[in-house]
Amino acid sequence: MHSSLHVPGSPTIFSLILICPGGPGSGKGTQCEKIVERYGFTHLSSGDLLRAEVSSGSERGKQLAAIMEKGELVPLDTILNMIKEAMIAKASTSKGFLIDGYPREVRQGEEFEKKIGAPCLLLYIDAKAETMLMRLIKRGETSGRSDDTAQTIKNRLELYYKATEPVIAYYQGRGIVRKINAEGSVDEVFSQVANAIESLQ
Ligand SMILES: Nc1ncnc2c1ncn2[C@@H]1O[C@H](COP(=O)(O)OP(=O)(O)O)[C@@H](O)[C@H]1O
Ligand SMILES: [Mg+2]
Repeated sequence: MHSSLHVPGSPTIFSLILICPGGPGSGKGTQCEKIVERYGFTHLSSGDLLRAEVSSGSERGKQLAAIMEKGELVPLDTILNMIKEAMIAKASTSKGFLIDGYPREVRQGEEFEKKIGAPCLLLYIDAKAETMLMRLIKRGETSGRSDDTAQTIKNRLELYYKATEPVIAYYQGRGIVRKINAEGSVDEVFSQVANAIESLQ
């Protein structure tokens, strides 16, 4: 199934938007890297886009950093516009987009569909809370990320259960959610991901 969409007012066609929801530390980013390697999709991570803005030293970056350090959500329009601009910039050469870390709440999903288009697949990377906590603490030892601290991890996990899990239910009804058990090894998880993507063909 190949959903190509024209976004009103944008000069290009977006095709095959896959969305990769999952909690902080579920392994979304790791799986996205393997998906890009095998299928060549354009990976857009909301967190990476935001961290790039923060490291640019811009005024907006400073405001975003303060929000991210608390593990709270940055303003919807900010992150949505960043994703849309990144998609437009890559649309002419992209085989399809793999959006990682967005939507993080239902209204983000609604706005994405109004302004960009409807996803064709949601890879729900599902890990237990204790697994995510363990992975985040481990990552925090080397990531140097200001939001991998104990308190912020707690905030992010709480926010995930409150705001992001309802996103899965929002799309469930359309039959496009594939739940991936993310408890196993990276390769065990990826084989489920590959099956889900290849079920699109
Ligand atoms: N879709 C989004 N909406 C609002 N804030 C976001 C979004 N995506 C990322 N952020 C902000 O950036 C931080 C890091 O995001 P990310 O790198 O995706 O974390 P992880 O990969 O650990 O889930 C989030 O804790 C949040 O503060
Ligand atoms: Mg990530």
